[in-house]
Amino acid sequence: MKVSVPATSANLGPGFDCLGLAISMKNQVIIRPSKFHSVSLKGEGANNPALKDNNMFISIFNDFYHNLSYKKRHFRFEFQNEIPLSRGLGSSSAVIVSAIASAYAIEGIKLEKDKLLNLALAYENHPDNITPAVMGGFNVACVQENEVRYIHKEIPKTLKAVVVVPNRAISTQLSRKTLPFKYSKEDAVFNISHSSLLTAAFMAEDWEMLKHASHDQIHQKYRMKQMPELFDVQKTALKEGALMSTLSGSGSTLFSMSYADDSKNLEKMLKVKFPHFKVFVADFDNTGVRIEI
Ligand SMILES: Nc1ncnc2c1ncn2[C@@H]1O[C@H](COP(=O)(O)OP(=O)(O)OP(=O)(O)O)[C@@H](O)[C@H]1O
Ligand SMILES: N[C@@H](CCO)C(=O)O
Repeated sequence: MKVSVPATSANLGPGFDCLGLAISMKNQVIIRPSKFHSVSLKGEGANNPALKDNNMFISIFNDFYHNLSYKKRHFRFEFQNEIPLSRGLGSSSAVIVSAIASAYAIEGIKLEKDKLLNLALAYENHPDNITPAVMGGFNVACVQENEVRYIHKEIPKTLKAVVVVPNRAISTQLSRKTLPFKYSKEDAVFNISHSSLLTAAFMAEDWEMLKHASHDQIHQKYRMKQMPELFDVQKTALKEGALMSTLSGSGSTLFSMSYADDSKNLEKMLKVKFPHFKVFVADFDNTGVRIEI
């Protein structure tokens, strides 16, 4: 059985904890019944001993599998990871979603995506990565009585993601602790208005509006101060044709969006100016987690 799940970029500027989208960069796992438990890791995190010995995917998978099945079976897990860890591209969300989906699929139990999303919410209480990881596309989501309420919108192929991945990790958990405890009414209204406008721009496909809508007062400036070069990356991306350029999740990645026709030049300009960062163009993913039995 094979499960793949896309990377995700959350917040998109003002949409703190509620806006996110999926990018065609994925983690994939092949799970086969085996005489004994074994794990192989390729790609991102392959040399990280913690992922081998204390793998979060396997512990979540086992949590669900042992509740779904009385059979005591062993499996071989073959991970092929493209999503970098602690770079704000939703690696932990991808693990949570794919582990739960795998446990149901290996037992042949159908799991509706809405139910998968609400099961994942128990592991990550902000829905802006797990929702696009499950559904794909652009999503606006909130949590009401432990359920995710969301609206999903496909992103057309005429748009591309241009992603700048620094060589420094930022843990979401730690980064959330650096944010202010309280905000002014002015900041609150600023983000409500801009995230509303950004959501409407995605729904109306008014791509020129993204540049005006994607400003934030709640989290970006506090986080990007930890790595001031990110302000320069953001300024360069917007100058070189990006429709929007925002910190991806809690960082350190900077996510930009451009018309497909402009994406190669934007990638080139960013590579020239920031040769020490990984820069690439990616499609958007409109499907979310996929299971192939
Ligand atoms: N591909 C993976 N395989 C196994 N465990 C993972 C993987 N990615 C993340 N984890 C687990 O989740 C924890 C948090 O990972 P990470 O720091 O990437 O998440 P994050 O900061 O919440 O999100 P992001 O990756 O978007 O920055 C890691 O310490 C690790 O235990
Ligand atoms: N909304 C979350 C996204 C993390 O990827 C945060 O900014 O902490």
